[in-house]
Amino acid sequence: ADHIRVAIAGYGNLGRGVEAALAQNPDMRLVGVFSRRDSASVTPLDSQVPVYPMSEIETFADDIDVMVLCGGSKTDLPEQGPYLAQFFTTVDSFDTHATVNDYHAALDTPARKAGTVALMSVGWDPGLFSLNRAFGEAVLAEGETYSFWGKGLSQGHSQAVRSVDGVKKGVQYTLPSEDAIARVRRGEQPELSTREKHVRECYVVLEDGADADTVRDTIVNMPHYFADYDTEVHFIDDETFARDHSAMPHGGFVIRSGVTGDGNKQSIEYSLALGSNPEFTASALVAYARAAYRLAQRGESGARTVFDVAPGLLSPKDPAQLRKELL
Ligand SMILES: NC(=O)C1=CN([C@@H]2O[C@H](COP(=O)(O)OP(=O)(O)OC[C@H]3O[C@@H](n4cnc5c(N)ncnc54)[C@H](OP(=O)(O)O)[C@@H]3O)[C@@H](O)[C@H]2O)C=CC1
Ligand SMILES: N[C@@H](C[C@H]1CC(C(=O)O)=NO1)C(=O)O
Repeated sequence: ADHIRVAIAGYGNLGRGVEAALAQNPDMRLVGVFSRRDSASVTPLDSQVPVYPMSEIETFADDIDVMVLCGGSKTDLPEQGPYLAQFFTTVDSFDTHATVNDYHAALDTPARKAGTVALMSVGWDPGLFSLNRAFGEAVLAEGETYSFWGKGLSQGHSQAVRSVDGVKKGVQYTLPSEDAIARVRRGEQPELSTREKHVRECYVVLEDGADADTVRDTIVNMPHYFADYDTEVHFIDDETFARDHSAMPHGGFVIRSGVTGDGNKQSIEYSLALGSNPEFTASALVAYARAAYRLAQRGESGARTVFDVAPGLLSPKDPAQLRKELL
């Protein structure tokens, strides 16, 4: 085919972002959107894009080159990832740090068996930040690595808030400690606990009849997402939510602070400033969808991460064109 045929599994913030990102990449084409909800209630940006029930997805195995999984990491991907790897080469943004190796194993078996590539944990963190942490530690062997996010809206933590019984709408903002950032930028290489680096603020609209104290306790004690942080939960009404919490900016940076030779201080900093967290993440998913397609075309199969993907595979440019950008 003269285009890479892409489909979206799960149409939320990320799914919408992938649709927009595909429109910016002429070598790729959106075949359709798959959703667990009633197709009539799912409205793509482009009304011509077909929406299919998730229950029919297997029948499209020969019509789709890459399936981009846009479900939530907490509850959707652990089930959808291994299931869909049986039928498609997939890319996802799985971001539950504590279970990353379990998920890798759960993808690898079905992908190897089916001869598909399952490229996991693509985005910015995990994803581009992961690469920059790895580069930093490989190049500056002696030093410390720091990741800071925000102030901004975490999709993963917001989706985790939305997964709590009694929550009708929810978002989570991550706030970095300015003091911690200053100490790191001064090259102090401080020891910082998870709790010393960020605080988390949630804004929730409750379902009618839900108990606020129960919802707050469930959120602040949630393993992997909130238990290791100081977290505030604010309860607001629908109109406040719509007025103040519709944008999804975010950003952050990775710093590798080290020394070389006889004590020369060295510092690497990679930073992102995101007007839309989901649209940026979706743009990374689409670039890596191109790479996953190429890996599958080469006959590779099994689970992969961004560490396994040569950067050139991401580019729509041919290798000779790309080489001109070496310097
Ligand atoms: N690696 C990274 O850097 C990043 C990773 N992420 C990950 O992406 C995941 C998805 O984020 P995001 O797209 O914001 O999550 P959403 O909550 O918007 O969507 C998750 C799923 O929920 C369903 N859904 C969407 N809207 C509705 C609705 N109105 N009512 C009921 N169900 C709905 C969709 O599935 P269906 O259509 O089948 O109903 C969708 O796939 C996050 O959990 C996070 O883990 C996000 C950003 C960065
Ligand atoms: N995976 C994150 C992307 C970044 C944002 C983040 C945080 O604010 O805790 N951690 O990683 C997301 O879902 O937005």
